[in-house]
Amino acid sequence: MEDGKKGNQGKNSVELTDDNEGTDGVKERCWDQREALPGEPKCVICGRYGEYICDETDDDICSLECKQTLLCRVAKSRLPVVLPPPKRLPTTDECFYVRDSGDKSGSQSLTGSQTEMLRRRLEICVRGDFDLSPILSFSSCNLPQKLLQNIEAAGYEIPTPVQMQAIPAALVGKNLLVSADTGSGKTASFLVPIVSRCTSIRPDHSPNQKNPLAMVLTPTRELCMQVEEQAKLLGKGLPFKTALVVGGDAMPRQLHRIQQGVELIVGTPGRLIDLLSKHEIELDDVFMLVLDEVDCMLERGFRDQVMQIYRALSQPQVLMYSATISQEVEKVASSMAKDIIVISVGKSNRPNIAVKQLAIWVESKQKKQKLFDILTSKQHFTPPVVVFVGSRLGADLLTEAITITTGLKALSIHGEKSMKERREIMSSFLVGEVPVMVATGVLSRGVDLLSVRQVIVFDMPNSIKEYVHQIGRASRLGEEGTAILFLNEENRNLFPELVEILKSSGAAIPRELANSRYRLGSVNVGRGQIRQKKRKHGH
Ligand SMILES: Nc1ncnc2c1ncn2[C@@H]1O[C@H](COP(=O)(O)OP(=O)(O)OP(=O)(O)O)[C@@H](O)[C@H]1O
Repeated sequence: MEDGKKGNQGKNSVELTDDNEGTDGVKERCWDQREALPGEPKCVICGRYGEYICDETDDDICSLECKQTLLCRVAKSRLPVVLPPPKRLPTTDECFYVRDSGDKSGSQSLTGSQTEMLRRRLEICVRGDFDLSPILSFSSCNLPQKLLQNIEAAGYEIPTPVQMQAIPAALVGKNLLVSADTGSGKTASFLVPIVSRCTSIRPDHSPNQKNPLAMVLTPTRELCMQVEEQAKLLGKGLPFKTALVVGGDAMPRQLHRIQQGVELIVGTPGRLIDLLSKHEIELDDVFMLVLDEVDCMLERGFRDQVMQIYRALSQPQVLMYSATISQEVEKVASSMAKDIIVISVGKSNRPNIAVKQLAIWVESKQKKQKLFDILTSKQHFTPPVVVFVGSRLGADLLTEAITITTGLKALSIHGEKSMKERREIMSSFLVGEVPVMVATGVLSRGVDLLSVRQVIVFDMPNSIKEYVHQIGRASRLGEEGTAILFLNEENRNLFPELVEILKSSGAAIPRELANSRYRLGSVNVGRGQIRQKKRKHGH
């Protein structure tokens, strides 16, 4: 029991335990807690009244919900200490005895309770008929030696949490639906099993065996290029060839490569359908299919094309990934593939906690000036920066205005530009020649902009999940980044969800948003209901 003598006068001295024992009357949810009055302690997570002290960290906390969030953050920040790099992995580490089991999957034999503890610490949740433990090192799952060398050359010392659980599951052929933060290493968690399984099925790359064995579908060309590049790195020196199949590039060249014989195709659905309908491509041998950014791939617009491609395959193993997966997506995914295993790491649909969000209320007419102020401020501008906008024309116009007004080099990237242009723009941005890139949604998803630590959401996208992906570009693998979001009444449809997201991330809520009559989802409800909700939340 916390004695409450921590200078937090008037604080309720209740110990917040996980099992809720002895916590009668303790606020369960953040929403149940009132705002802090001047001089009162504030919850370190949401800023409400910090009525309690977390027994494990001594921080001020408002509810069990925020305590949980706090402990998850602490666990994440301790991760490297808990799991030392595999080369130095001792037989006994802080809490796990690890040895090779020698079974077919190569999975290390953690006991049930060790597995449970590890999953809890890493916030890994697994649903479905599956009992393989997370792997603690890449070398523990029977990967080809050359692949292990390539993983090491890529600088991957230990698997990230999503890789720990998804790699062994994919290696034994399970159908997976995986959600994990943006920038958490999901790509390698499907590419490593693909390279491993393809090279074991086809140990020599013979010109007689031409048909692809695996296929990765993604929503954008940029993401396809990046995935293919990573696949090449991991498959280097192995009998593993890849082909990129995306619109905007000459078809004959892509076709020629496929006809040479490849193991993996990475593509966008549209171009693949083109090839399929012209009977230019034979997909009978594809036994692994990845839908990256699956929520986007199963939305209207892509869903029919994806299904058409899926039907052309012979019941492959299906691996589906995103940082944002809804129940609806899970339903569709489960109807597509049998006995699906659902793996989630951390909280799905939440922004990466490494990205600090700063929401600023700016009226539409003032947005440009506000952007110029940021870009010319030594304190606030941390190039290279991606500025997300809502339209192609908007991207071009804003780019021009930035260059004229601030003198900074800026380029725009969107779907109307040719593949060649998009490639050149990306490379001049990535090598640091251009400090500002103005982008539409083509860069929202999956693209790994390694050096980017700042994202400015100039036009709020249509959904919170798109926002989660956009600001995810500011952080890779837990590196700190910032996201500045311009907000005004035009975005009112998103206010209720946005308030939740900002609060749960510990970000400040602009006064205008906090006071907005739309923040409680009041667009279609009567005034009586608004008053009732407000009373319930203690305002
Ligand atoms: N085990 C690892 N060790 C070190 N770096 C890694 C490891 N796995 C992946 N990375 C690197 O982490 C970065 C982020 O990985 P990746 O692009 O796969 O994230 P993601 O989860 O797919 O993100 P998003 O949801 O935005 O697509 C990449 O630069 C990748 O090379």
